[in-house]
Amino acid sequence: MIDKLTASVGTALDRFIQQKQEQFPYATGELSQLLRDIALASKIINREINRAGLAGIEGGAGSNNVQGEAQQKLDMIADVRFTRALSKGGETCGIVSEEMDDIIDTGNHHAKYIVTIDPLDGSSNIDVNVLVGTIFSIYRRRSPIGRPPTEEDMLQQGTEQIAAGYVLYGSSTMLVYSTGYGVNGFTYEPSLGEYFLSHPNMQCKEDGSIFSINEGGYNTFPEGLKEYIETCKEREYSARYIGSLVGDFHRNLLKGGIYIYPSTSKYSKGKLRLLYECNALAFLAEQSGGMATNGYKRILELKPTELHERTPFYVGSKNMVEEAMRCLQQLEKVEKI
Ligand SMILES: O=P(O)(O)OC[C@H]1O[C@](O)(COP(=O)(O)O)[C@@H](O)[C@@H]1O
Ligand SMILES: [Mg+2]
Ligand SMILES: [Mg+2]
Repeated sequence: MIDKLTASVGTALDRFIQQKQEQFPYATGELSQLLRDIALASKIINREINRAGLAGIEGGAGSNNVQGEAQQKLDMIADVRFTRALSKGGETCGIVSEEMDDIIDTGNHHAKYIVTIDPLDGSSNIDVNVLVGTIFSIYRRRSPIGRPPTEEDMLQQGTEQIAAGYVLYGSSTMLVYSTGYGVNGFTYEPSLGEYFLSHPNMQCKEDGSIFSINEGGYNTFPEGLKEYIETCKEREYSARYIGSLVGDFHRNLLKGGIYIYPSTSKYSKGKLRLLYECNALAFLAEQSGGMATNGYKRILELKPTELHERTPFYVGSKNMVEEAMRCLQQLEKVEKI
């Protein structure tokens, strides 16, 4: 795999991006610059998160997003920082953000790329000092160069992603991303202000013994999923749920496990958003040897119809996702007979 050839632990992110670009003689450097823009914005967010308690930027912003969810002050700050970095960087023509109802037109109508982003994931965890994240996907625009971005640009299926990743603001801050040649993780060294390669060529184990699901909605889960969860318990698997998707995904990627956010009576289509949560993580899961589905179909092949649409999400170690799907689908068949 290309990333494996040149990557060595300790390589600075900038250098790594440059090395990757040099492996593609016709690359223009625009995607590389876009990745740098995201990394830069993440450093600013990292600083804001670290001082949130002192700077008075914890707590609610007093507004709701298009999905009716209460926005935190840091949701808004992260949204502004990323939008500004991507607009000023010049490589992005349009953005879909969790925090904005409509497509954001950056004014860079000659730019090739569009970005979908959850600027701050797990934001209900900010006030209790538990890790949060940023999730992003990058696509090539579909509409002609020189025009404002359209829904056609934004509603692409996940298979069209040319890069995706997340930033995890945890006990250390990490940037994990893929351009379709494996997954690499970088740890932020705050005193140097730089990310360094710490997790080259990340691989999701085929099997695992961790299941991550908010069981509060158990009574309204699909019957087949209840059976899968009971199986996990019979096997004495570890139940781990942070409530920050990025964190739960990252742990299972490193250790082997499954994350599930199913349909419930509260969220009939699941809670997580296809465009700026599930597609990026599904891309990373597959790039690392894992799997991501909505319980029936591959996430990356779902055709989005709305900017903020939701989907049930089953992601992680391949054997676990397959078993959960079998349980889900078998019981459904029995119910229908
Ligand atoms: O509290 P619940 O229902 O378990 O939901 C937790 C999920 O919701 C999210 O917080 C949604 O993300 P946002 O904070 O970006 O809205 C995920 O990170 C997390 O996995
Ligand atoms: Mg989120
Ligand atoms: Mg969010």
